[in-house]
Amino acid sequence: MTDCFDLIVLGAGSGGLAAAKRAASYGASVAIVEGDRVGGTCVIRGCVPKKLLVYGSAYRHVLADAASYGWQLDGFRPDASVLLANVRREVDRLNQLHITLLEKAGVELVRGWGRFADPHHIEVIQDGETNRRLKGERILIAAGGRPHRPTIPGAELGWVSDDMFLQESFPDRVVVVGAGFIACEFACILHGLGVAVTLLVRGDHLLRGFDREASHAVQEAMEAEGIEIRFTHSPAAITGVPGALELVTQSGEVLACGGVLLATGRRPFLEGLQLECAGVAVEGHRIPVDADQTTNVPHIHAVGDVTDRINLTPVAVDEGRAFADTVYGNKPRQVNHDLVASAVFSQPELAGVGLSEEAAIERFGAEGIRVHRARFRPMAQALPARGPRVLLKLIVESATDKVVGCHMVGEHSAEIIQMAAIAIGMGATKADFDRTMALHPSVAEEFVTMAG
Ligand SMILES: Cc1cc2nc3c(=O)[nH]c(=O)nc-3n(C[C@H](O)[C@H](O)[C@H](O)COP(=O)(O)OP(=O)(O)OC[C@H]3O[C@@H](n4cnc5c(N)ncnc54)[C@H](O)[C@@H]3O)c2cc1C
Ligand SMILES: NC(=O)c1ccc[n+]([C@@H]2O[C@H](COP(=O)([O-])OP(=O)(O)OC[C@H]3O[C@@H](n4cnc5c(N)ncnc54)[C@H](O)[C@@H]3O)[C@@H](O)[C@H]2O)c1
Repeated sequence: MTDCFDLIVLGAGSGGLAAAKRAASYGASVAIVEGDRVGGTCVIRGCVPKKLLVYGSAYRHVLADAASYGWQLDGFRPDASVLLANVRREVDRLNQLHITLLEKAGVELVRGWGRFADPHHIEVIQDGETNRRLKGERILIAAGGRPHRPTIPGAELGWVSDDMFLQESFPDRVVVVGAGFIACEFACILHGLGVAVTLLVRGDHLLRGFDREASHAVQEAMEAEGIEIRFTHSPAAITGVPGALELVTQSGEVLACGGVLLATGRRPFLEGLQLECAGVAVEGHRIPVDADQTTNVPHIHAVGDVTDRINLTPVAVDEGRAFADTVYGNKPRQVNHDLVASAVFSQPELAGVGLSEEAAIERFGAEGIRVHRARFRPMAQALPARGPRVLLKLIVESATDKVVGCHMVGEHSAEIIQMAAIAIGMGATKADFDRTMALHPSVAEEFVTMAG
């Protein structure tokens, strides 16, 4: 049986769902092929369940501070098993919601793993058998990425981020390997839930690519909370049995723990796509596309993590919609990959938009920029007299007075930087910030009252 569609989308994650629904809204006949659960990384094993775990673990700080605000609590302890079960229930709800939204949009959901038979045909494999053969005038690859394990003996004994959401509970001690988004977020989640955490970092700082002062502020706060961070340490092997592991470092140290999280990056998921049958070019591990999300084959497109540009959900969504607007909506547009705000949901949060101080110096020279900063203990922490100090930072290009970078470490950074991103996208100058009346008392008011 062959079914013909205007568009076949491979992958029902952030980018694929957005493209499929938008294309269908313009009248295109669309099939979306998904081998796993509808929702993809973000909804099933990424942003959403991660943020819910962050909310859950952050109660530790609120509860610890409560006494200074006059609350008498008769002790408290986390029960990760309840949190994990509740998070899974919410993920199930969202998974179903996305299936319903596809139905409402008139997109046909085809269950199974898609692979190219030739440039216009997709075979859908379920339980090892081809259960459908689809023909697409166009095909959009939105297959996302997968966690990448380092090639060390016993790596299969470690968890990757996907596994964290499947646990019934967490052990008393966990070693987290890596220094990126996932390592920092999970180190804080686990610590908040009462787990003793050692973070193993092969370099000499956390969160490469972010403003160094900001990532250092996160490091300081994590260490002050009791997370042990070991820089310039790499894993050499994992031994033992699940629940009783030993991580051996390259310098020969042995760290005994109940679990190892390998947060060592992600790679585009190209396995089984048979791209060669369609002549789709691959560059390293990714599918390169032009500004219109088109691969080297004119009717085959790709969006999201599979293209390994900026691997964030809103970027994948916008790429998917821009593709559909351009091809089916007669509204050609390209995605602006500049000035993409991002946040690390560590505790405290780090968020930023635009250039880090280091990147600004590289672009404009040290003499070409001004850096304005504020570092203080927020009012919310005055009575508890503990907790991390916030950092607010503006990077200004001296010649134009334009704010080219805005960074924050502290509670609600992501919410605050989201709004700052609008101003900076509009080309706001430091004088524009200064002209804005402060909203008092707030933390973010410091962004408009910084001297100079
Ligand atoms: C732990 C974690 C936390 C994250 N937190 C954030 C965050 O806070 N904010 C943020 O912006 N981003 C976050 N991200 C990144 C974000 O989840 C991804 O950038 C985003 O999901 C990418 O969307 P996508 O459509 O490219 O791919 P995905 O969402 O990965 O979807 C791809 C889909 O394709 C399916 N698929 C693959 N191959 C085939 C095939 N051959 N046939 C059929 N189906 C196939 C997969 O099963 C999957 O469902 C996080 C990621 C992780 C892992
Ligand atoms: N809040 C968010 O928006 C968010 C959250 C999670 C993930 N994400 C997305 O997912 C992507 C993947 O996240 P990630 O944290 O896995 O990747 P990452 O690229 O941010 O970090 C990978 C880390 O692993 C380290 N590493 C790699 N190989 C190693 C090895 N062999 N030994 C020791 N350390 C090693 C790297 O030095 C780096 O610190 C992110 O880049 C981001 O795009 C976003």
